[in-house]
Amino acid sequence: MPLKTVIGLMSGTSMDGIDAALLRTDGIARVEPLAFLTIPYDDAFRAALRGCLGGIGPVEAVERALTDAHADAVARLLAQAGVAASAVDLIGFHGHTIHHAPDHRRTWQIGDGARLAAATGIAVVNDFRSADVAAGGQGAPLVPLFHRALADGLPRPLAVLNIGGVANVTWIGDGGIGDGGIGNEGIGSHQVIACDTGPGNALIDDWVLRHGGGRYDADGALAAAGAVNADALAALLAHPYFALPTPKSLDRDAFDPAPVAGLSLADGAATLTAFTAESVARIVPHLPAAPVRWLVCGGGRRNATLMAMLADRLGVPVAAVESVGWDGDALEAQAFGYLAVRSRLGLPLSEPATTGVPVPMTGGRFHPLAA
Ligand SMILES: Nc1ncnc2c1ncn2[C@@H]1O[C@H](COP(=O)(O)OP(=O)(O)OP(=O)(O)O)[C@@H](O)[C@H]1O
Ligand SMILES: CC(=O)N[C@H]1[C@@H]2OC[C@@H](O2)[C@@H](O)[C@@H]1O[C@H](C)C(=O)O
Repeated sequence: MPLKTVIGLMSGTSMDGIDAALLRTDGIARVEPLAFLTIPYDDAFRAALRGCLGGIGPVEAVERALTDAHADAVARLLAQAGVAASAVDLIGFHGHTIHHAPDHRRTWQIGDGARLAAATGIAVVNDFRSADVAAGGQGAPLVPLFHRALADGLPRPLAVLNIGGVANVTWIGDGGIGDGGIGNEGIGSHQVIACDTGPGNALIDDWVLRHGGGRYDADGALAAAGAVNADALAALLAHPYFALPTPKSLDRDAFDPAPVAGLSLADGAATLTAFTAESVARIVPHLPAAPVRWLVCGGGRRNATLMAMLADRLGVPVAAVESVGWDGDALEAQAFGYLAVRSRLGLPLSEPATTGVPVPMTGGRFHPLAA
């Protein structure tokens, strides 16, 4: 399969900004990262985006602004890399999730694919999650097949943990794929299981922001200075989500942080950080075998307190994905470039064990360049 030059664009649930990655890939086994940047949102746009969450009320103006900000990210990425738009085959445009209710067959990522194609002069694939949800899947997480492509040759069972606003895990085992190997074209026969584990950074971010501690708990310093409140942690962990089998997925604001309401800034940060770590540990009994190693990507890998809690709870090596040469900030954006190529090839973006979709499912909506 020939390599394509693609751009992947992700606006994650942390609402921190746009991640943009340039890479070459065949959409199967080969992935060659070329460039990456993040464009942070300003506070006004972040507030506007937050106002869209839930999907009630008008979103058109925010969607236009979001799309134009992505076009700007593409221009800056190409300038940084010294690559012309005409040399890029395709953009994978995730957009921003404003509502995710797969059990009601509803997931909504804002972002206007046709507008982005017109603005950049590059064909676009967007709307990656709808087909999966329409077929009865969770529509998330979608990064697992990309993790599998990267993880060839690493010890298994391996867990790749993304700690963004929400946290999600990809478990990669040794066995063949139960669905007959579709979606596993030439990249080894590794079984993949995936799901969202629970909260990532979003509750911690919201807590710290609301109490004047900044936009996030930098390096986990606040949590390190606080004490975990056992009663509040137990109340948080009483949520029925943790008893559900995989696959399963979450909306950003699925958890109510009320149990920490009376705590100090540091104790609340410590308790919410323990909540994220403990909810990751609670996925292990749902897996066929405990991972021998955890590789962590997403902004949460920079939270030293969270990483220490994870190592303590999981009892096996836990390290940032940089330990195996991947870029933990770029991975999700790269994944949507990779998935855009898969979409054009008609290959699956998800499988029964990654999203619960009944059969391996392709997806994405193509926006060619206007003639
Ligand atoms: N130095 C740091 N210390 C602690 N936390 C950090 C640090 N840097 C980033 N973060 C956390 O990482 C978050 C951003 O993570 P990331 O960019 O992976 O999220 P996302 O892609 O928006 O989310 P998702 O994966 O849910 O879509 C920030 O909101 C913050 O909570
Ligand atoms: C509905 C939605 O946008 N989900 C995101 C979110 O952020 C992390 C986690 O929850 C994951 O399920 C997913 O993103 C990644 C990129 C995924 O689809 O793999």
